[in-house]
Amino acid sequence: MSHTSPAVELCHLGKTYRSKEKNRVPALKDLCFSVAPGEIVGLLGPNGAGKTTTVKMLMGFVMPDTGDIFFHGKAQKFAEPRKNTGYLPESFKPNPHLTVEEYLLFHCGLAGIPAKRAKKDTRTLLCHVGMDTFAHRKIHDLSKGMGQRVGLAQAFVGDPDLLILDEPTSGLDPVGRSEVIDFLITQKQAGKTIFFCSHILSEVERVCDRIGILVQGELKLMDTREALLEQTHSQNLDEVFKKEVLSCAQ
Ligand SMILES: Nc1ncnc2c1ncn2[C@@H]1O[C@H](COP(=O)(O)OP(=O)(O)OP(=O)(O)O)[C@@H](O)[C@H]1O
Repeated sequence: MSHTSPAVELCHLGKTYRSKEKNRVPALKDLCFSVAPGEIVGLLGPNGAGKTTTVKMLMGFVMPDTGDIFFHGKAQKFAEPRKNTGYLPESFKPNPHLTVEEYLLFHCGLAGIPAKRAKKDTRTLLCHVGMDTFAHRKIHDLSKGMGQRVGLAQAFVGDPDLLILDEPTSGLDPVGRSEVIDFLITQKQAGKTIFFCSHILSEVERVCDRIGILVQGELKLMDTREALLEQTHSQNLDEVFKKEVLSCAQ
């Protein structure tokens, strides 16, 4: 019998930060879920729910207190480079003095892409994120939304199989958000595995195979949209989300 390991698996992850005043700040409690190869999974949660902490642990930037992370069945050590993985951080701040093209070429260089192919890949990626006409604009002259598009292009440099994106549509106007979601759909069709966090229910709903709801560091639900509606006797995702957040507030 053939068995395919999940692309990503989080097993019993827990994290409590220490504030500057040495207070304990619980961020994640016994977080377990997996993402299958070729699947898009979205994590929804209110502010402070632990979404970015989850992403940073996946990338090896924050060490969990408990639990393990596996990529394709292989345990990932903390701070070990994540191979074949594209990442968009929550606060994306590229070098402001480079042009858009220079910035992406720099990332192509880091990914070991030869110069000629790097030029071509950069142009293609900029077209995908609607930034091809801004290739020669300095990063510090971009709007927030334009910068976010460059961040997204950067995450796809080297054509990674796995994408970990922290709020990929943050700062984008509605048309821009829709374009980014369309782009993620084409990437899924090309076989990519995508895990992302968001506050925007409609986009998670549109693109994700499964949706997780994280509240106060606990994964309350994770399933297909239809199964979430059925389990919670809800009409739409907004209702599911509100019920889960409110039940934790009581
Ligand atoms: N470096 C840190 N030191 C102390 N506490 C932290 C640190 N990073 C995050 N936290 C706390 O951990 C909890 C989870 O934060 P996290 O940034 O993961 O949430 P989030 O769901 O991404 O929030 P948002 O939607 O506002 O970006 C919060 O209570 C936050 O204040």
